[in-house]
Amino acid sequence: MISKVGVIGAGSMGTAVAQSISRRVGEVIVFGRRQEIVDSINTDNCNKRYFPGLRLNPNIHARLMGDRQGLADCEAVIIAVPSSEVRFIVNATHDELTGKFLVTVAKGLEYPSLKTMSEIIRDETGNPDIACFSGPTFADEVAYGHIAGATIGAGGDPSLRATISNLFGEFILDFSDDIRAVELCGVLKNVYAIGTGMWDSVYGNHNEHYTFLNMCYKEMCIFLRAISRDKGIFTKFCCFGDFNLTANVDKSRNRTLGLMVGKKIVKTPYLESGVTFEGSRSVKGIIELAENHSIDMPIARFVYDVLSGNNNVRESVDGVIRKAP
Ligand SMILES: NC(=O)c1ccc[n+]([C@@H]2O[C@H](COP(=O)([O-])OP(=O)(O)OC[C@H]3O[C@@H](n4cnc5c(N)ncnc54)[C@H](O)[C@@H]3O)[C@@H](O)[C@H]2O)c1
Ligand SMILES: O=P(O)(O)OC[C@H](O)CO
Repeated sequence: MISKVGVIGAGSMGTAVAQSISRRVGEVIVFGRRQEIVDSINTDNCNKRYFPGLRLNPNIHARLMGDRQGLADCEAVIIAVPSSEVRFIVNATHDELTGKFLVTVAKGLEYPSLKTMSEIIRDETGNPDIACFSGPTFADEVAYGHIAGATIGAGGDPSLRATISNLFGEFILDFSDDIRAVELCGVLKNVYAIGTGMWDSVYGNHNEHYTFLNMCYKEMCIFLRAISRDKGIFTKFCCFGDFNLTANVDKSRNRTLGLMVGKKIVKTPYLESGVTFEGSRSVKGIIELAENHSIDMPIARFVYDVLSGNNNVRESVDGVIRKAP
């Protein structure tokens, strides 16, 4: 039984995961980079920046990222920062992370390496015990204890799977030993959430929405069929569940980005907005990854072209439905 768990990232998902697992372990230490967040968690049992109305469990404490001893004392560490930060952080905390159970909840693809988060973590730490957690899990709903399903991607080691399952025992879990495929589901669903937002910014009827949604899911499944060893991945939480949650619900940052770009409310500098739009960072990599497998992804290319400012949604949206698989 793990008694002390570290969570790197004091943002929405880091705080939500900390709240969930704190009911199952002795202590959770959240590592953040803002003193005011660390203070608010330690003084008021509350992350005032992300969940001002949520009372955090008393066994959740916070430390600044530089507290190496604090991290070294943790038996398992969950990495809950934006994918663009994962390599930097894991490289900087290499000594403290080596030899521990590590779980990534980040949904992104490194460019130009095309590596997933678990692959980056393995690069930097050499740890064999790495798992990913991915599914229809809006952080605010997780934080408030609502039911959520998720897929644990982990290699075949039964003790790793048992340890991670216990940590995330508040969730309804399914499992895959193809960790890369699980992670790529999280990358793909963000891209199609942006695309569905773009589509819905032009077409507002139900038939139009679900016609496009089906085309997105078909393109996603063609890709997964080519790369996934897990032939059951299509019905797992990381795939069907998270694809639908993110593409259909306006709470999704990725879907909202697509809507805003489609309605010309934002232009490219949105990346500097500080909001974690994971799909916009990974779309180019997923297209290249597909090309490496001789797979064409017209909808992903549509998303990339519009985000790159090459054309606008109204001009290209009809064309994409004729090219979609
Ligand atoms: N928010 C959700 O609903 C949700 C659900 C599942 C998975 N995720 C994934 O979790 C990851 C984190 O996203 P989020 O939603 O929590 O983002 P967020 O923007 O809410 O929080 C990110 C946090 O990481 C911190 N951070 C960034 N760089 C850092 C660094 N170098 N050192 C320490 N802290 C750093 C930021 O200060 C911020 O507090 C993403 O890959 C996202 O896709 C998010
Ligand atoms: O807000 P989004 O679009 O990053 O989605 C958050 C989670 O990935 C949903 O599972």
